[in-house]
Amino acid sequence: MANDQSRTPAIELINVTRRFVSPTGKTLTALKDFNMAVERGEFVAVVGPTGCGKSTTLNLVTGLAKPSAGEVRLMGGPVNGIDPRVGFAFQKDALFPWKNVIDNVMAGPLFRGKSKAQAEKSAKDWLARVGLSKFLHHYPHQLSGGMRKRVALAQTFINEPEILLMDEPFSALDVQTRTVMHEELLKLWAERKASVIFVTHDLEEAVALADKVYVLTAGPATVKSVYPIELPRPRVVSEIRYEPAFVEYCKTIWEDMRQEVETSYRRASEAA
Ligand SMILES: Nc1ncnc2c1ncn2[C@@H]1O[C@H](COP(=O)(O)OP(=O)(O)OP(=O)(O)O)[C@@H](O)[C@H]1O
Repeated sequence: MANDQSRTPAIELINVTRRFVSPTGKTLTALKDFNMAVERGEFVAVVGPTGCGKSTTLNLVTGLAKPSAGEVRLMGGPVNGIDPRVGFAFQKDALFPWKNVIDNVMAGPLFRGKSKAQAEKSAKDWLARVGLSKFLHHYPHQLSGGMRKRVALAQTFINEPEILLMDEPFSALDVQTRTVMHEELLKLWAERKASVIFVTHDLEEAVALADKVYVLTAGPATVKSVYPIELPRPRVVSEIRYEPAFVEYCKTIWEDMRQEVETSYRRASEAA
């Protein structure tokens, strides 16, 4: 029988519900009947109002959290704790402050059993790709925010993740540096074609990067709509935002999202 394992989606959330119990015993439903499928090599962005459940979705895929109901699958199999095929990039980078740049990037391969020589060669290669060959011996506190993000990208990509989970990785950066990092990310992604979930508040960022944009409802999060983004690749992020098709996608998706954002603000002000 033909093995169609490679045709199963990289990531699947099937009718997932996730509840939390507060210290006072109240139950909060963060995700409800949530369905998502990320195909192999696909770049999916997830947008939705603040607090709706975006990070909770990622936590379920990491295996750090378990669904209260439903199923999460990676590469056709159940999620079983931390998976070495999964890489992460979060708003707060995970650089070790006491290690210099090259040691930070070598840490992953060394942990995975590579020899020091292999890890060093590979780290130099990845640091060259992100333009940091001259900064191998700098410490994180000696770098700008954008440079730290580049180290963090090298640190993630060196492990060649098949699945990449990103939670607002560039939100702390200034606009110009963010655009540069978007280009950098798309370049690295195009080489390896990991399957990506990229969570963001920023609709323009989502449209510029993704193959599909998922819009979530104000909590409990369900999938409100899914928009395929058919802008050609490779994309030049600094220029794409002036293209009529890009503007049209942003307008259409914002109309859809606006309602959810307003619901979320209304609830927050009622609760205040
Ligand atoms: N460990 C937890 N215990 C209790 N409630 C939680 C826990 N984690 C998340 N929540 C609640 O679940 C809901 C969804 O949170 P989540 O962080 O997933 O939202 P988000 O969309 O990522 O938020 P933001 O856009 O602000 O980053 C929120 O109401 C949050 O307070």
